[in-house]
Amino acid sequence: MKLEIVNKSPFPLPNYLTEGSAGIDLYANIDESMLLKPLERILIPTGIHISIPTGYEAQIRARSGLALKYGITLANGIGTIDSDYRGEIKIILINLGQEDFIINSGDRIAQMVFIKYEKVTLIEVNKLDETKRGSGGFGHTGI
Ligand SMILES: O=c1ccn([C@H]2C[C@H](O)[C@@H](COP(=O)(O)OP(=O)(O)OP(=O)(O)O)O2)c(=O)[nH]1
Ligand SMILES: [Mg+2]
Repeated sequence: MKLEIVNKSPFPLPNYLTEGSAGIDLYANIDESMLLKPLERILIPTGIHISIPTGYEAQIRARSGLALKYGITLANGIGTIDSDYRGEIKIILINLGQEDFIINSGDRIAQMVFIKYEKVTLIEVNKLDETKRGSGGFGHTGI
């Protein structure tokens, strides 16, 4: 799928780093290095704007290496980039580790995956169809 991108950062266009990579890594585009203390969160600009085709979204996801080594993840779990959003893509990082973490401009801080999704038309009813599970959930089949 082709996708238009405006890159206002000094870094190359983000790209898939291996043949089978699902995500493209996003670079922090900041004037000076930033310090993220334990449990602090911060909004990091990337300098990129994209135009996603209708019916698709982009998901911003954590990088597992940063999560495992430093506890750096996303405060919003998975970021949702709407197809009609033309603003700058920004990353909401949180430091769940025990050490200060320094973000330098050009660091690969998260990854972006493109996903096809369905839109639904909600039809309000008084009663839903019956299933074996019913209202059971949250571990009702055992852990
Ligand atoms: O990690 C993220 C999440 C969102 N966005 C941008 C793109 C997205 O299309 C827009 C709105 O995101 P979302 O719907 O998650 O936020 P909201 O709090 O519901 O804001 P809004 O009322 O603008 O929809 O913000 C980012 O740049 N990074
Ligand atoms: Mg929203």
